[in-house]
Amino acid sequence: MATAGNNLSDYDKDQIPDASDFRIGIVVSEWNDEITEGLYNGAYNALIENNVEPNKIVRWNVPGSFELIYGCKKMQESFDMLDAIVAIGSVIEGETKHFDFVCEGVTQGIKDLNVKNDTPIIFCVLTDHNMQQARDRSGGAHGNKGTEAAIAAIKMAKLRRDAKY
Ligand SMILES: Nc1c(NC[C@H](O)[C@H](O)[C@H](O)CO)[nH]c(=O)[nH]c1=O
Ligand SMILES: CC(=O)[C@@H](O)COP(=O)(O)O
Repeated sequence: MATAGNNLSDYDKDQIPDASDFRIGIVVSEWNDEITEGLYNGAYNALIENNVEPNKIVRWNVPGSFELIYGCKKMQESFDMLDAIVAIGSVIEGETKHFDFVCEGVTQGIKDLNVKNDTPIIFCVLTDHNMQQARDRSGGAHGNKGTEAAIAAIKMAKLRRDAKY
């Protein structure tokens, strides 16, 4: 089901676990920062709206989406008390095949970290053909993927805690 026709920001608050005790990391790519800051704001606001305490949200920045892999890996290693991590990036197609390699690389890298390590990483990386598509998905016409990612982080944090017992 495509994003178009749906709103990425929509969720049923009654279906979201209590997140008041969760600690969430967010790694933000600086490339296309107009977009990534919009995604971050969506994610941060959704976490606060669901009772995550501001002092339990840790933000790191990395240069580009490809560096999300290393940044998330180091965050997993550095903070064993984090319940989940959100990886935020915006990759916008240019003239060359670089778009394909960055998108595939960050996708596989984040997947590998989810397999190898215990802290879940939520994939909040927009991969768009143009800036308008990115704007539409970072607080524009189609909502905010950052909001969607924060809700996914809360749900995966709950799953992880429940799985430990
Ligand atoms: N073109 C985009 C990039 N490219 C940079 C790479 O992510 C990486 O930082 C560089 O190859 C050095 O390792 N990154 C984005 O996040 N978005 C783009 O549109
Ligand atoms: C995703 C990219 O690296 C891309 O935006 C770079 O643009 P170009 O392919 O024109 O060099």
